[in-house]
Amino acid sequence: MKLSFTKMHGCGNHYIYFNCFDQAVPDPEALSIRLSEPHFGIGGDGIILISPSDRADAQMRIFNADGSEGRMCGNGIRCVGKYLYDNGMVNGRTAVTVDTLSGVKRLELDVRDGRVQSVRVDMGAAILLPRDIPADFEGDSVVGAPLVVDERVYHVTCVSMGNPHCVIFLSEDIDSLDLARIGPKFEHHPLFPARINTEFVNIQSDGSLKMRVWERGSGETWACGTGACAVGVAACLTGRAEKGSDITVRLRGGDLNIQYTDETVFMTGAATTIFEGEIEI
Ligand SMILES: N[C@H](CCC[C@H](N)C(=O)O)C(=O)O
Repeated sequence: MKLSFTKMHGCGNHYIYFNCFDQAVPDPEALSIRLSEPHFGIGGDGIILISPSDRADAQMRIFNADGSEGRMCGNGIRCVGKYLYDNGMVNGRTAVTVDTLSGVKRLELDVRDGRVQSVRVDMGAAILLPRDIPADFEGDSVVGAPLVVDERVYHVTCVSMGNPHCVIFLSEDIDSLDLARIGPKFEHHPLFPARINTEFVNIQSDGSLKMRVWERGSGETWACGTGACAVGVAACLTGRAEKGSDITVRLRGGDLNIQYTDETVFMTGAATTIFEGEIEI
């Protein structure tokens, strides 16, 4: 059977998108494993299904490169918003909603020359997680509990954006980290029974947050939207950034703007269509 797909990325976090308004995708877990592989497949961090919803303009389901389903995807949802508008599926509206396993998210689409260039997403409230990580409270800022990996103690601040994140602020240059070696040790750490996405952060001299990410189910990706939100929240919780301020998170594939307020977290960034195609499965 033939399936049509669209390859898109948000800050280099690239997925293979399937419009399921007019086609059915069987066994998405297996398909994600097969198509994410760059030598025998298309290459990507996973696949994303865009389907009808009875409570939003569309439903988004995201599958990581290992076939596991994610509960939310920040870079992915911006691309879903772009796909819906650019393909005439929201009647030219620039305020759209997308249903996810972490609830319905509201998007504001920035359109230029008839195409979405960037998207602002109300990502919903951040939750300090998980309860079974004892956080040591120093004054009014939370310093995450010590977590030992390879006999080294890391101080982590764990935040949920619907999916779980472990944020680590480091003084050493994160570009020198061997993520392929330490990433899986955080992902599969016994403290995180559902596994976890891990962000390694340097505070830059201009106050921006430079990050690398080892994603649950996909390994190192060039960006993680929910991860950038978690980093912005953790920076505020640990006194490294001002709540309510515009926080710039610099990822390998581009920058995201994060605003952490009392009610919610806003994420703003680009969304890009790379190419369209058909595949025989
Ligand atoms: N690996 C994540 C899902 C993808 C999130 C990321 N690509 C983003 O942009 O938020 C998880 O299993 O929780």
